[in-house]
Formats: sequence, structure tokens, C-alpha cells
Amino acid sequence: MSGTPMDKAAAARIQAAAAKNNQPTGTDSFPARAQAAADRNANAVMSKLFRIAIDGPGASGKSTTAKQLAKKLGFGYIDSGAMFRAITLKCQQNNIDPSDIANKDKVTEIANNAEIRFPTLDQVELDGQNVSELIRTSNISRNISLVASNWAVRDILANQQRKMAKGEIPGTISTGFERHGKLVKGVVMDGRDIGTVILPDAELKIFIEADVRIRAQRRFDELKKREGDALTETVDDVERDLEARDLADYTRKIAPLLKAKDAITLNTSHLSIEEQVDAIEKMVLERV
Ligand SMILES: Nc1ncnc2c1ncn2[C@@H]1O[C@H](COP(=O)(O)OP(=O)(O)O)[C@@H](O)[C@H]1O
Ligand SMILES: Nc1ccn([C@H]2C[C@H](O)[C@@H](COP(=O)(O)OP(=O)(O)O)O2)c(=O)n1
Repeated sequence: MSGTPMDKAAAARIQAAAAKNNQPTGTDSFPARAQAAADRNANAVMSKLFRIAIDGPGASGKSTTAKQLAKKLGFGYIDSGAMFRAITLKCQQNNIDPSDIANKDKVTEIANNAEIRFPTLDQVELDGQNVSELIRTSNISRNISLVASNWAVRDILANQQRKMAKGEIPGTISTGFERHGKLVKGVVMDGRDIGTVILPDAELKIFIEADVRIRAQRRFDELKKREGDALTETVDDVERDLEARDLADYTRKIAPLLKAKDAITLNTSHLSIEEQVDAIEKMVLERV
């Protein structure tokens, strides 16, 4: 795609200067080269990704919003929580208890060797297997905080998350959208430390919140839909689990859940999914 044409006055000025200096004005002329440089510059601006960092506590609506937003804008999507969930699952599959300090190196090895991919907006793959459903059980949620507070695991995943955001590790593709005649490509990443640690210079940072009872009810409904009569937990159980995980996330020493200074708070307690997606889409359009 070519960039914005130089304005006529600038081209005329260059043409006049070239004539004065007796320079050629054909395809290898200064104006032609200046136009090519302007095009390259415009393309460089367009190839810079618009990065949206979404953080917040569990079941506040981050991933639902991030996915729909990514779909609407044609952006890539990286679910950083799913990566911690996948490592927790892999520990369980290998009978490694992450709470046992003696297993520290084994947990690091698991994280180092785990290949986590997002082939579509809704799919999570671990070592080539679709684990999208397996990672969302309450059992994984209850055991994840030990993995999330392991600095070696965080370091390994942080590295992968930054590479994914740059497109250096294959992820969901950004096709982008047209705005003012330019193609805007981007990526949405959600988690706990995206705006503070992973992408501190993201173009837009959102901190999503919702009342804990509302979050518990939403997560309960989701689990009920997935597990049906097999679900043994009540809304109160889900609320207790969420509170315990929030506490672990807010108080851990490394990369705690924190609202970045320049993040915009969005409370979704009384919003519909469509309203929260539209609100962030509006913020994106205001900035590009
Ligand atoms: N505004 C909303 N109204 C009703 N349900 C919602 C809303 N936002 C999210 N949900 C639902 O709440 C549950 C938790 O949302 P999710 O996006 O998974 O949260 P998070 O990624 O923050 O853990 C999902 O089942 C989702 O469909
Ligand atoms: N960037 C991130 C993302 C998730 N985590 C950890 C802490 C979270 O409690 C778990 C699960 O995250 P996830 O976003 O999947 O959880 P919820 O869907 O919000 O319940 O992973 C993290 O430490 N850092």
C-alpha cells in the first residue's frame, strides 16, 4: 500500500530546487526518491501495531471483551491467563505439585518446554493439543496462583507474550481495519500485568472491574453451561475462590495485579458485553 502523496506545494518546491541545481527529475530524481522515502515512512507508521492492554480481576469480562474487540477490529488476541492455565495443567498432567519447593526446577522446565499457541480467537493449544476446555476448570483456577507467583515461569511466559505481541511467535493474525485511508493493525492482550509489565508502552490500557458477586454469578453461569449437572459448586463457592485468587493476584510480590497509572477503568457490573466492547472500540478509534 502506498503512503500519503506529498502535498503539491512540497513537490513543486523540490522540483524547483532540483531544476536550480540541475538535478534530474525522472524516476531516479530527488523528488522521486523523496516520494519513495515518504512512502516508506508512511508504511513504517502503518506497520506499527496498535496494542491494547486489558487487565483486571478474575471474571470481570476481560477475555470476552478482548476477543470480541479483536474480532471487530481484525486484531490479534493473546490470552495471557490461558498461558498460566496451560502451565498449571501441564504440571498436573505430569503429577508435579507446584506448591512443593522441591519441584521448582521441574515447574521451570515444564514452562520452558511448553508450546502454547492461539490458532483462533477461541482456541488454546498446548504442545499441539487443544486444551481450551481443560484449562478452564475450577481445579485449574484453584491451583494457578502457585504457578503465577513463580518468577521463573513468569519470566519465560513474559518473554513469549512480548514476542507474540510483536508477531515473532505465531499467534492469531491481525488483518486490521481501514482508518483515514490507512491500514491499522493491532493486538489485544489481557491478563493482570499487561499494562504494567508486559506492554508498559501499549497504545491503550484498560482496567476492567466488576462487583465480586456479579463476577461470581457470571463465572458460575459459565461453569454451569460447560459442566451441567456435573457442577458441584454453588455461586458462594465460586465467589470464595475468586476472592482468594484476587487476593493472591493483588498481593504477590512479582508482577501483581495493578492498574497502570495511564489505564482507563471500565466497570462492567452494569454493562452488557456489547456496551463494554463498544466503549473500548470508541477509545481505539479516538486514538488512531
Ligand atoms: N457485561 C457482561 N454481562 C454479562 N456477562 C458477562 C459480561 N461480561 C462478561 N460476561 C461473562 O462473564 C464471564 C466471565 O467473563 P470473562 O471474559 O471470562 O472474564 P475474565 O477474562 O475477566 O476472567 C463469561 O462467561 C462472560 O461471558
Ligand atoms: N498476565 C497474567 C494473567 C494471568 N495470571 C494468573 C493469575 C490469574 O488468577 C490466573 C488466571 O488468569 P485468567 O485471566 O485466565 O483468569 P480469569 O479468566 O480472569 O479467571 O493466571 C497472571 O498472573 N498474569
